[in-house]
Amino acid sequence: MTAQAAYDVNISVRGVRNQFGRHVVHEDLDLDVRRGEILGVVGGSGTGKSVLLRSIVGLQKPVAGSVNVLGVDVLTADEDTRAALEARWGVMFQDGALFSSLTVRENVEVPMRAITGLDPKTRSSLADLKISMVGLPFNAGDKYPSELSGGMRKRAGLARALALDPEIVFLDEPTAGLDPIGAAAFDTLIRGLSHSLGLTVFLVTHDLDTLHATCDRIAVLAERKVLVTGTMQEMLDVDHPWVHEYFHGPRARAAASGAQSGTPLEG
Ligand SMILES: Nc1ncnc2c1ncn2[C@@H]1O[C@H](COP(=O)(O)OP(=O)(O)OP(=O)(O)O)[C@@H](O)[C@H]1O
Repeated sequence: MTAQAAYDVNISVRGVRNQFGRHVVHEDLDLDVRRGEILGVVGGSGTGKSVLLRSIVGLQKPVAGSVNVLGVDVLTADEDTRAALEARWGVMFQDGALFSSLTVRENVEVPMRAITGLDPKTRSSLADLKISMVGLPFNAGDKYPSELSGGMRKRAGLARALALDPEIVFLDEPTAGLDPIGAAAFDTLIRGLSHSLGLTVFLVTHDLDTLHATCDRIAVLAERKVLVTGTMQEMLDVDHPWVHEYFHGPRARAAASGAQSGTPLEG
């Protein structure tokens, strides 16, 4: 048995190639995400973290390779199979990607409308439950996204990603643009939800505090592929210029000492 086979794998990416015109973003990229883990995906700007996320959720079709999520081949599945699979994951894009003309509650109800066909009253109660799960105040459901702070919008985006009780959530830079206290609170929220709900989390981030506070493993994108995966401790021993600079630079040292003292988790 290989080391990989010792884990349940929820997402398996093999030999993926993504290309825009002559610009090759990924080449022969492999990645496994284990069931129940929080995997942090890092890499320099433009290394294709978002493109990888989009490839896994079927928004970007790779020119080669395969993507298997929860046992379904994403690239070849028929429409019904895809729709059923999409109900088993939630995606939170960078700015929350909320509909500005809908209230927070209505935004959270959107995935429920498309898939489950619940009656409006039940849908609205379920949406309120998700809104409280992400720590938003009880009256946030009636507000429009423009009336919320950036941190609250992120929480609303997370509530929408959780609308259908997914097994996997994909988060694209969830703490970008938040102040350090708001970012730390969001890290705590993700960690807590992942543990209590048994979620698998695919988390694209630049935030070293988030890696320390939330991630079980880290995948580094470089040279058009996943260069290395492992724990934070394992990253410290990787002999590659970008990886070394990222995990040993001044920001990394500050994040590591913050994690040790527990400060990033407060707030
Ligand atoms: N639809 C598209 N058409 C053309 N090029 C694209 C498209 N989407 C992404 N790219 C290119 O693919 C590369 C990877 O983009 P991506 O957004 O995945 O990077 P990233 O690692 O998430 O970067 P950042 O950390 O800056 O957010 C970039 O060079 C980008 O310009």
